[in-house]
Amino acid sequence: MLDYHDALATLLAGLTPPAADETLPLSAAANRTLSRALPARVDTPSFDNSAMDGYALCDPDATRTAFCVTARVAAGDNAAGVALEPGEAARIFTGAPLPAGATAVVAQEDTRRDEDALHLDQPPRAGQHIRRRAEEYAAGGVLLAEGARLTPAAIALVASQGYAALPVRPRLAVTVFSSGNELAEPGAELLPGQIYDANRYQLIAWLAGFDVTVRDGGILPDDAAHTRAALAEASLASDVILTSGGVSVGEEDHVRAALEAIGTLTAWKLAIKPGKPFAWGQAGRARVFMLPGNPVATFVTFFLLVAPALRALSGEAAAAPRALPVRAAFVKGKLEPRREFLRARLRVEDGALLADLMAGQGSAMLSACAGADALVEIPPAATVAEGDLLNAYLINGAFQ
Ligand SMILES: Nc1nc2c(c(=O)[nH]1)N[C@H]1C(S)=C(S)[C@@H](COP(=O)(O)OP(=O)(O)OC[C@H]3O[C@@H](n4cnc5c(N)ncnc54)[C@H](O)[C@@H]3O)O[C@H]1N2
Ligand code: MOO
Repeated sequence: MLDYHDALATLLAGLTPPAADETLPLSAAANRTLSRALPARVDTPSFDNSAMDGYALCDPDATRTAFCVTARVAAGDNAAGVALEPGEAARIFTGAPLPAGATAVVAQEDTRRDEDALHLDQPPRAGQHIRRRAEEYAAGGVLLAEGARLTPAAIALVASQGYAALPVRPRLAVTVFSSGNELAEPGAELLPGQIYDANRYQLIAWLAGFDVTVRDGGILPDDAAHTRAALAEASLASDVILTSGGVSVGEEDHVRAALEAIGTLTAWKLAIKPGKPFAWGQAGRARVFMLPGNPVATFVTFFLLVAPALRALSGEAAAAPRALPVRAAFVKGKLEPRREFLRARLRVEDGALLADLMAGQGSAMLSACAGADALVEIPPAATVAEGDLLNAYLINGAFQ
């Protein structure tokens, strides 16, 4: 069985985004990934300007407390014709260009004004409240690297540089199937032996956090020919196919065999708990990820493997999940040969993050999963004492 970290590295190394790219207007590019690096077009700030509403002062020796107001500059004004001599001040506003000769800006609440006379309690510090041209970054450098995801902050950054359209990776088409004769649609009446399909809706909900087109493939019955045909059909129209269930060792587990019949099975079985029977491969151009049926195993393997794979296929440079160090607020004596990802709630105490385990760690127990802040990673065959440092991966939007 593969270790999780080796499996993730192998998986990501084998994934490259589709070569095509497209150009989208800024307003449609959120959450996409840049298909090439963007250079900074202009110095930022692009001119010296005021960080405060107040007065620009000319005081080369930083000794004066009395000034004469001789000019006014607002944001959007051209200050080219304005110059200050020692002892002169200009009324100025946040973002307004600094007049020639200004050595400092003072906030208006730190001044007293009487007609054109301006008084300060103490001389200004040279350079205070001035945002200098290019102090943040200069034109010509890399603004955003290839593979950067277009978060709201990244969109603001490129907009601030005047980019109106961006080169991005194409949107992936993802088809989602559930598998199993026991599954019924939520809303329907349950027959004896049936359970509601939780995983397809879980996966569709996960995918809402990615900029992908979702195709709902429905529920596959436990039937080899049907499963093969459905996967083959989906592979014609999908970049990614996700299935859950039917990937273990029972004779009603048909999904893995179906992939072997129509494509390639690359890997099967990871030394993780939950999630052991996870498998991946390829059918035509579609990458296929087969998630275990137990709903928490589906959750954990989506988070740990499929989400990074989707990021990599979307061209994102930083695809692997990032862990935070937390202190165990629990003990664990039982040795588990597989790497475990336990559902935990986090709290802050004395400046440290502490992890409390949720009650109900079974891989079918969704309630603990839905209430958790993090997956806490327990290395293979490890015991845990209170206070031990562990890796935690934030889930469910925790701490946001
Ligand atoms: N003899 C063995 N049996 C099992 C093994 C094993 O190694 N040897 N592994 C166990 C582990 S671990 C897991 S995880 C499960 C995964 O099996 P499958 O991926 O084949 O999933 P199923 O057998 O189809 O279902 C498992 C479980 O999950 C329920 N399920 C399935 N799909 C859904 C869904 N869409 N929504 C809600 N619940 C779902 C299903 O009813 C079963 O209870 O195998 C163990 N067995
Ligand atoms: O590995 Mo399974 O996912 O524990 O139930």
